[in-house]
Amino acid sequence: MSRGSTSGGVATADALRLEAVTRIYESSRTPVIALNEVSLALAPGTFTAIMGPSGSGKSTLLHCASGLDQPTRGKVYIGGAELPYGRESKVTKFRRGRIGFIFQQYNLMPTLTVRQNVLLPARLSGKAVDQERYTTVLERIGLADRLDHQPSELSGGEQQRVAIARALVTAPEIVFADEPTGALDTATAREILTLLDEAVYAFGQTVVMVTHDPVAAAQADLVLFLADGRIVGEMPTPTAAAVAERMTRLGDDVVERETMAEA
Ligand SMILES: Nc1ncnc2c1ncn2[C@@H]1O[C@H](COP(=O)(O)OP(=O)(O)OP(=O)(O)O)[C@@H](O)[C@H]1O
Repeated sequence: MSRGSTSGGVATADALRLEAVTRIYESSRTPVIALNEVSLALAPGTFTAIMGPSGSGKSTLLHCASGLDQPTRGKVYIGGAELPYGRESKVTKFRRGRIGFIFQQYNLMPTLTVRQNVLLPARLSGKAVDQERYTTVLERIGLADRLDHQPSELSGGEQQRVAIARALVTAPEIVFADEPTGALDTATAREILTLLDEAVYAFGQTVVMVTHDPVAAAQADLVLFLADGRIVGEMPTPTAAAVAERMTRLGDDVVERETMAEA
């Protein structure tokens, strides 16, 4: 199992690096600083959870890091390559080749079969599918006998399995997951988390997951805590109890700051 930043003693590029990333929403009358000079570096083959109170900037961080949104300032690197901005087609091409994304609501194409959904990113990027990886991913995810079904014929947990297979099959440099277990019952959520963990140790996949659930966060190697658009703490080798306790303190801090600002 490799979860370090070196391979065979040779230093490898960070799977994800953010340099002073700031995102300000100017749409409303009062600009909102959703991310404030966030810098971080994550090694390949690691599983990181991002937690924080509601409105702390978790989704904004995930969207900026994955090229779904453009930071107001700062830089994002995936596998050492800077995310290109400017023409939308350039970012889209970059994303298709290097980034997988798992959404809370699965976001499968309803008219396509499981097989077509899983192969869609490869088809769109023009990347040849590695048949061995395709077969291994489907075996691990446990969908081999459902390939000709449509998403509406599957349970929520099964649809999320399809979404995970879709994210993994092109062997992206990083997979982002936004509340991947948020719509699932506890037992199914555990199965999905186990699959994500397996992707890390079986495929050496780098995974970054936003979650509200301390048990889900405890599956990761590292938890980053966000508050008011900044990283305010980190916890290596987390436990659910320790994460829950830290989150309670973060929530209290935010309430205290808001009360002082209003006074
Ligand atoms: N399009 C937007 N326009 C203006 N403000 C926005 C926009 N999107 C997000 N925000 C604000 O940016 C801040 C961070 O939002 P974000 O959705 O990243 O937080 P979050 O931690 O993911 O929250 P939650 O846990 O509730 O999903 C919040 O104050 C939010 O209101």
